[in-house]
Amino acid sequence: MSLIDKIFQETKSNNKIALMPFIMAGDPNIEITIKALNILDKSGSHVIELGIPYSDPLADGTAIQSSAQRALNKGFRINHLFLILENINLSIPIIIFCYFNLILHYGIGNFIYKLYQLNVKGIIIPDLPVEEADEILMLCQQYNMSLNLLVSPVSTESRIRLIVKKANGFIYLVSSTGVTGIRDNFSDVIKDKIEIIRRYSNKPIVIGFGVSKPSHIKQIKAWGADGIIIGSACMQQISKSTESDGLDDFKNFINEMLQSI
Ligand SMILES: O=P(O)(O)OC[C@@H](O)[C@@H](O)c1c[nH]c2ccccc12
Repeated sequence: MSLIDKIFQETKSNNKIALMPFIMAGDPNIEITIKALNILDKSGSHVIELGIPYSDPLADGTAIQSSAQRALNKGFRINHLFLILENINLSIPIIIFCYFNLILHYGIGNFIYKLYQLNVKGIIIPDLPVEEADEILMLCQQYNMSLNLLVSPVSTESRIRLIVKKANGFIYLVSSTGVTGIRDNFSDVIKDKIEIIRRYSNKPIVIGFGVSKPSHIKQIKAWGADGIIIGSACMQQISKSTESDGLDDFKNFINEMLQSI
């Protein structure tokens, strides 16, 4: 059983849902990213989703898009991600979030091997269609990493069956159609999608897109999900920080979310 599966098993047995914050590497700079990662590691969060800034993030809303652009404007490149990973020593696992083009440009095999060397436990590639996932899946399995595939609110039952059978990690169930970004509430269709996924797989189900407050976490937990990903709201808290403060707004936000899991 993988480290991340053990985490889901433990949170479930404690009647909790795993908190999986997303932060964008390099926004506003590498030092703040490392500080934020160490805060998350000590906070009681369960898994970190670390995003690589990309210039054409088709599935990102304004908060995540501008976060990526700030990092790129500072000259952030994929080697800076490796520098960050070389300079942290966390007790909780990191999943790398990356658009497919960046991986293709670096070289699929080289990229997965580099992440393995840096103790990364999995990847999420939002624009990787399940039909093109075989090569990456084989490499992830070779290096004991999870390839976590996405299911959308409009995925048909047959497509969900295909996706959940192929994924070797958790299933990322996107809460809403459209792009990332804070939502006021979520459609009950997500509850139906969870039930469909459960018909074909017992893999953990993680929900993201729009999560930003305790009531969201309570609702998603009641639906039976295993984890929640929070991205835009995290980056909003980090972007409020200054060089001097200890990312207090971010720390307090994470602690508030942890109270609800
Ligand atoms: O930002 P939100 O609404 O909290 O959603 C998480 C999201 O940021 C993160 O998982 C992510 C960032 N970019 C994406 C693109 C597609 C799917 C997911 C993502």
